Parts: sequence; C-alpha cells; structure tokens
Amino acid sequence: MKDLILKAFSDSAAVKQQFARDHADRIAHVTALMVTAFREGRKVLLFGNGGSATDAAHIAAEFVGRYKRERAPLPAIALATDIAAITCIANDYGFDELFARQVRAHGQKGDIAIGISTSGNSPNVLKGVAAARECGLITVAWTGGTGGKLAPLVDHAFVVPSTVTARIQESHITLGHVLCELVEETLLGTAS
Ligand SMILES: O=C(CO)[C@@H](O)[C@H](O)[C@H](O)[C@H](O)COP(=O)(O)O
Ligand SMILES: [Zn+2]
Repeated sequence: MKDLILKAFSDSAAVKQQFARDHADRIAHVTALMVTAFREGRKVLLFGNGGSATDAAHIAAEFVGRYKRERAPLPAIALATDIAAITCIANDYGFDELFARQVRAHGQKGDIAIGISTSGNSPNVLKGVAAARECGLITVAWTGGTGGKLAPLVDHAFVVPSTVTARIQESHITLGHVLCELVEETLLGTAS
C-alpha cells in the first residue's frame, strides 16, 4: 500500500516536472495571448468531460473570482456546468454537440477556447474545438499521451507526457493554476 502511495505522488511530480520543462515557452506565450484577450474585452471558454469538466469549472472560477490577488473579474465560462443547457443539447442534438453548440452561442472572434481531453479523442471536445476555429477563436488544447486527434486541430497544444489519465489531469490543473497566476501578475503589473 505504501509503495503505491509513494509511486503515485512520485510519478505525478515527475510528469509535472517534465511537462514544465517541455512547455514553459508555450505557457508564457499562451499567457500573453490570454492577457491580450482579456485587455481587449474577450473571454475564455473551457470544456472537457468528467474530471476535465471540473478542471474547466475550477479554472473558470479562478478568473471570474480571483486566484490570489484583488483585481477586476475576468470573463471565463466553463461549458459543462449549466445542467439545463447540457441536457437540452444532449437530448435534442446529441452529446457530441454539447460543446460545439455552446461555443457557437458564446464564442466571438478573438476569444480563447480551451479544449481539455486526456485522450485527445473525445468527440464532443473535438467538435467544440472545430466550432471554435470556425468562429475565429484562438484554440488551445490540454491533452496527454500522443495528443490524439485534438493536438493537431489547435493553435497551441499542451501535451502531458503520460498515458495515465489521472497523472495527465494532475498536470492540467497545475497548468491552469500557473496560467491564472501569470495572467493575474501580468495584469497587475508585477510579472515580466
Ligand atoms: O477523472 C476521470 C479519471 O481521472 C474521469 O472522470 C475522466 O475524466 C472521464 O473518463 C472522461 O470521460 C475522459 O475523457 P477524456 O479525458 O479522454 O476526454
Ligand atoms: Zn479523475
């Protein structure tokens, strides 16, 4: 039991360290895109299934509320939190249309769409990103493994170097927190 516990924590830390080394420049670049988008009155849309649905909700709440510091609210919407929209779209159009339809409803040119899928192959995430591209949004993926079908579809792909769903999600939530911190510090004028 103790071996399993130690291995889970040590694997999680090792994956995060490799991910940070591989993606530091991309994190800085996407931070700059988010800061520009927020300064221009644009918004961020985030979507995924299961644990990634709650990661999307968690990070959207950091922007609308606050991460660490007192500041104006920033517009971010998670697309798997409105139970009426979810059941209506899934029931009337099918589950694969869940995010695409909401992206078309809320997304505007210059907004940022973040599709989250550990496998990179969830059809509703792929369709959501395709809709975002059609509507002129900047597209970002948080994925893992090979990146699946998702990574090649987006402008900026964050691919966690693991094939274990839980380990990938653990790097995703750290990525989300780091983006929040960098955006907040940049907007408040303390990060360079
Ligand atoms: O949180 C977990 C596993 O850690 C699950 O809820 C997981 O998110 C679900 O199985 C998702 O449906 C997986 O979808 P995806 O990440 O491959 O797009
Ligand atoms: Zn999970």
